[in-house]
Amino acid sequence: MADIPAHVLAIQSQKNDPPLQQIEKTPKLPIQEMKLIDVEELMENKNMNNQYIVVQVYQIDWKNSTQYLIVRDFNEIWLNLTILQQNRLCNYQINDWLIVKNPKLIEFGIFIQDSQDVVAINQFTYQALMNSEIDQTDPAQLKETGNQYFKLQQYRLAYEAYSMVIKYEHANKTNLIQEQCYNNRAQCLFQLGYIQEAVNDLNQVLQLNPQNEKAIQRQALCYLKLQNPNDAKKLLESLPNHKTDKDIVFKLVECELMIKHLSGNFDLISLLNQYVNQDEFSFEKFNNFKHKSIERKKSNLGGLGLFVNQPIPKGTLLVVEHPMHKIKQNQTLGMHQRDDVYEEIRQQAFNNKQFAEQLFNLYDGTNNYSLKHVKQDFEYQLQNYVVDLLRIESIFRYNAHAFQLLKVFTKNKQIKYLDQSEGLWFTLSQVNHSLTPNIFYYFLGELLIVVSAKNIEKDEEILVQYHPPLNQKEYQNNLKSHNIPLDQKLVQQNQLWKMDEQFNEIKTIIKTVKTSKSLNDLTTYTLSNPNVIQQIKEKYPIKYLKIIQQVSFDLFQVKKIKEYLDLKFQGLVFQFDQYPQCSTIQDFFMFLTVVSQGSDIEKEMVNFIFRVGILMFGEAFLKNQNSEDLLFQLGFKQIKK
Ligand SMILES: C[S@@+](CC[C@H](N)C(=O)[O-])C[C@H]1O[C@@H](n2cnc3c(N)ncnc32)[C@H](O)[C@@H]1O
Repeated sequence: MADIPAHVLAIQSQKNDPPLQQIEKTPKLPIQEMKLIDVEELMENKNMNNQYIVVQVYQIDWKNSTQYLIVRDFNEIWLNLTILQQNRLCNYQINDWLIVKNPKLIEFGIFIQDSQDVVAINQFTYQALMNSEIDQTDPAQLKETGNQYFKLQQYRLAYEAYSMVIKYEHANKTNLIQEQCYNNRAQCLFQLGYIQEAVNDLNQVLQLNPQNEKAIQRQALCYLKLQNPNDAKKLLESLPNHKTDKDIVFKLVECELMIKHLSGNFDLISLLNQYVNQDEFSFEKFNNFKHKSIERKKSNLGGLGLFVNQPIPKGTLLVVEHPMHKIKQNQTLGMHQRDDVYEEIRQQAFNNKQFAEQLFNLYDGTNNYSLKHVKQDFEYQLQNYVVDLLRIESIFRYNAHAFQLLKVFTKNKQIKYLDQSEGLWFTLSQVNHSLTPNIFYYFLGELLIVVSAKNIEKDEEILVQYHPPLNQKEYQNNLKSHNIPLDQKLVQQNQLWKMDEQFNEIKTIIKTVKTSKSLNDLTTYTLSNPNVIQQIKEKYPIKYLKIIQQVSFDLFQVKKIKEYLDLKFQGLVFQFDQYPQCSTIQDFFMFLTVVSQGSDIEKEMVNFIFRVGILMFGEAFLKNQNSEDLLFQLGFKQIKK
């Protein structure tokens, strides 16, 4: 507190709203209009309209569901600042400086009705605002100030400084450093997340100097951020060194990948992005979704199954579904201790008719029922309170899916792990098994996503793979436990079991990946090519280097994994080269999704593969190698006709 003056600062009203006010909390405070008022003056001045005071948050408290900020002013005078926002958390933190507009003095402090009247600033900003030594009529000095702020990552203040230069030069009709200041200001805007505004500033630069390469590159980055890879690509290709400069090459690759991704009709990436960028992702946000073509009918396999009544292209999102029931965290997963689970389901059935209806629609181990009977049966059971636990147990046994429960990514990259769990997903439970399925599914937390893995014909049955056939015995036992006959075509693996031996190494990798909590645990495999490591070192932050060195996905291994998975899953998800709907990144996502299915390292893997992919593709560009070949080797889709 030592260098804070013993005043309360009041700032008179501003004539114009600051341009960035809606998005950034920091208001534009015209330094020249600041007026220092001491406490006495403030206390006497009852009419505080259109004035501001500046205070610091000392403590945050709750009283009668109203949040109070205990603040102090510069004289260490305590004030209760009442924010009349019932049951609402405000964003301020201890030690934040607040600028309070229109404060109303009351006995115990300041009373604020509208939280819009409070703006938080940090101490640095405050001090900078207090610093009036800058000569505002010296553009060079202002620009230098901007540069200093930029270095300190105080983009907001840097923005202000560059703006002053621009304003000054406009007023004086000079153009000495305007081009640079627009360019630098664009960078501030970019950092502050005002991408379109940055594009506008860069347009100013390019009007002044169409050859400004820095501006061209920056604008391309903006377009990439705005998910406009075509314009980004055009700009980058206009640069004279776009075939030799590594940075530009990599950016061009990113454009290409994004163009491919955006042309796909299933947007898995943004779905994933949605959930990694949230503060705390809530799966609740998604509504259940079921493709309109899906209907339930009698299946040739026995019992009922799901069918589509129109042709469905590969990559179509078919189902997004919350579990109708899931095992609670404290409930054990052991086969013999599930009575409480079944009892809970029974209670839920008595209490919730819709749930009961769904439940009794599920296969219960007896294949000889009709939906009509089921309906009568469940109504009878509910009415007479005779829903027997054995039946529920059976329903659960034949229909439950295991999933790795709820990983929550927070903004600061923390991952909260919870346990593995099981649950019932209504739609998926109606799908029969095949070794050559036409859909695949995965979980985002407990949210089930089902996507078509092939083009599905009209009236074709939807089939899913219940168990990955990694081991013949296990696979067959699993089918047996599901009452699935082993002699039908749909479940036979033929001679492919022989491939097992050959791919032992890959199996170990997959297993390691699956059981590791983080990529840092994966120390067994290292990248063999020192040149690649060097390239990565130059190009990417330590984080990636660590990952890359510790996991085994060099070219060779990716290729082998792809080969292996193609065979083992009979091309279900991994025939990258036959995936017309999906762009290369999506193919990789699918690859990752299964290899690390539901595991906590999914996101890291995504980053990792994406980066390595770009890097290697870029390398090929530089060496004038056939990049399409390389992509194919990497497991990306082969683009050749
Ligand atoms: C989750 S249910 C699937 C829907 C079920 N067919 C129904 O009528 O509601 C699982 C049961 O379906 C039957 N099933 C699934 N796939 C099968 C297949 N390929 N051949 C024969 N029966 C199958 C088995 O009885 C299995 O236990």
